[in-house]
Amino acid sequence: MRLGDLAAALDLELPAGADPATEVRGATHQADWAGPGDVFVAVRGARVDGHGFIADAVERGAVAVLGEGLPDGVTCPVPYLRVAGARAALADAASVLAGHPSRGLTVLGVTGTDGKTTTSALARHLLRSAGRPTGLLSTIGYELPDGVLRQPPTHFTTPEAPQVQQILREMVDHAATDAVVEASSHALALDRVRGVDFDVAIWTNLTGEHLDFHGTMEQYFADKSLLVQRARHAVLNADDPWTTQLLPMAPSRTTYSAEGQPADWWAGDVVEGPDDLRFTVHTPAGSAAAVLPMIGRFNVANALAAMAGVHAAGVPLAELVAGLATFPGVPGRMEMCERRDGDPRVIVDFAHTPPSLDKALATVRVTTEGRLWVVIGSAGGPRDPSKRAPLGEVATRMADVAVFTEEDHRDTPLADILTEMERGAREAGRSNYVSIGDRREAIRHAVGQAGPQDTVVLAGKGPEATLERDTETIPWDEMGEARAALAARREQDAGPTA
Ligand SMILES: CC(=O)N[C@H]1[C@@H](OP(=O)(O)OP(=O)(O)OC[C@H]2O[C@@H](n3ccc(=O)[nH]c3=O)[C@H](O)[C@@H]2O)O[C@H](CO)[C@@H](O)[C@@H]1O[C@H](C)C(=O)N[C@@H](C)C(=O)N[C@H](CCC(=O)O)C(=O)O
Ligand SMILES: Nc1ncnc2c1ncn2[C@@H]1O[C@H](COP(=O)(O)OP(=O)(O)OP(=O)(O)O)[C@@H](O)[C@H]1O
Repeated sequence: MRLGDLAAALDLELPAGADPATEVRGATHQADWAGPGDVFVAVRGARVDGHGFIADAVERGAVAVLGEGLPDGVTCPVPYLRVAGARAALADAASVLAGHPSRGLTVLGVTGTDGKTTTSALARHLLRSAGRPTGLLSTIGYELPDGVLRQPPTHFTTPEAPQVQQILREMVDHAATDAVVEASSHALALDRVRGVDFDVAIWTNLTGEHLDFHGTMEQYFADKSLLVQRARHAVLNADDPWTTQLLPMAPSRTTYSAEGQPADWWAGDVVEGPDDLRFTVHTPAGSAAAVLPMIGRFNVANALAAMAGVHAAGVPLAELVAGLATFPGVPGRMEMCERRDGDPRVIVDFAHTPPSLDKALATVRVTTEGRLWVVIGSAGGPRDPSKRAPLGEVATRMADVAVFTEEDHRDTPLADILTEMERGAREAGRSNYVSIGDRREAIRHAVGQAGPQDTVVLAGKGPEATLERDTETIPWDEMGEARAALAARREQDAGPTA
């Protein structure tokens, strides 16, 4: 595309002397990703001002810069186009340069504090089961209609706008008709999904998280509610108190409830089995018996959300119910480790907020005959410190024994995090915990001590492939650790053989 055409599409004036015929290839916010023909968008971030990297971007081939105004003393050797908001301009330019791929797709966006990844994976599976070539952009990576999981260059739930647009472009180029996009609150606040034409917004729930970034619950809600405001149709959770405020914002809506609230889509006769969930789904289009091969009662809500969203995209109820029964699950979300006779049940789960841990342990308790154990830590570094004590409280209230351990403590002293978690437990009057800093040892301790009727939940890491310990990042495989701990337990039980 020519620079003059890009400027016109963004409603910007080219500065004097700029050549409108300059070929533009792409847009980037990150100077060291710039290549020949790119437009560099200089974002004033929370840490640094992108204007400081103009020289770097130009040296790599950037042909123009967009920004909110050149700071004193900074020069720009290529045309500088002034914009009102740099992140908005980044998203708009990225969408224009990618040819507005979302307009060629039915796009379902999923937001909420918990359940986004599971609901996104469910929606993608239901669409594909109905024969619709579907792409996915989610915390676990992205998929084209071939279903192969790919990783964008940086690990985000929702990457920055240029990556979002390029991934949607790739989906269109691979004949996708539908896309499911997980939209984090950071993405909505920082305009990463501006320029995505959402057909359906799915709302899971809202509880306190990321307040270090959003400041207040009200701001967190306001940021997340942007998805509902922007989509043509919203699927809202009648069990979530915030939905009352969302209803008037949605141009058109479907509500759902897994907890008996009045709603368009609701679940009755819920039975939690040791390996699946069974319920009757009631909808304005009729009722049907549903089986979801997952545990965790909250997955009934995720299933309803996904079904109602995919139904809004045109898939009939019978196909949804058929698709649900073949859902393969999501790695690291209520994922059960294979077990042999005499082994405790070991579950790897990603719950890392106090409310999601509360719900995860409550639901696992229903199918646990013996004691319930949980191994849990809390992240350090830039992550929200206010959840550490509540996590300690929830873990010791909901489990019979809690093992506090490391979870990506980064440059925060691990002892400080563990002390906070212990404080949360102690202040609630409980002492059913032990702290074991090394995560592998903590897992071996819980799995080794648990009886065959017990369940051990390894919470917080889910499918993450690394563990950030001080300045070190070590490879990590929580399910592999679970298997190894069970193997060590069997060996111990077998005793010396010679
Ligand atoms: C809190 C947050 O989301 N911050 C994002 C924000 O950072 P920032 O405002 O501090 O940016 P900055 O570092 O000051 O940089 C300003 C500009 O200079 C550019 N720059 C900077 C340095 C350099 O060498 N060259 C360069 O060009 C940057 O690309 C940026 O455009 O803008 C940056 C890029 O524009 C993002 O990389 C950064 O994500 C950080 C790394 C991050 O960790 N984000 C996480 C919390 C996040 O987004 N998480 C959500 C999921 C959350 C959840 O639900 O769990 C997600 O969607 O993944
Ligand atoms: N609807 C729900 N309500 C509460 N907790 C849930 C719900 N769905 C899943 N969870 C819990 O939250 C954990 C994370 O689930 P999931 O990855 O689907 O959510 P997410 O919103 O994508 O989280 P993240 O953004 O941190 O990846 C699960 O392992 C489970 O314990």
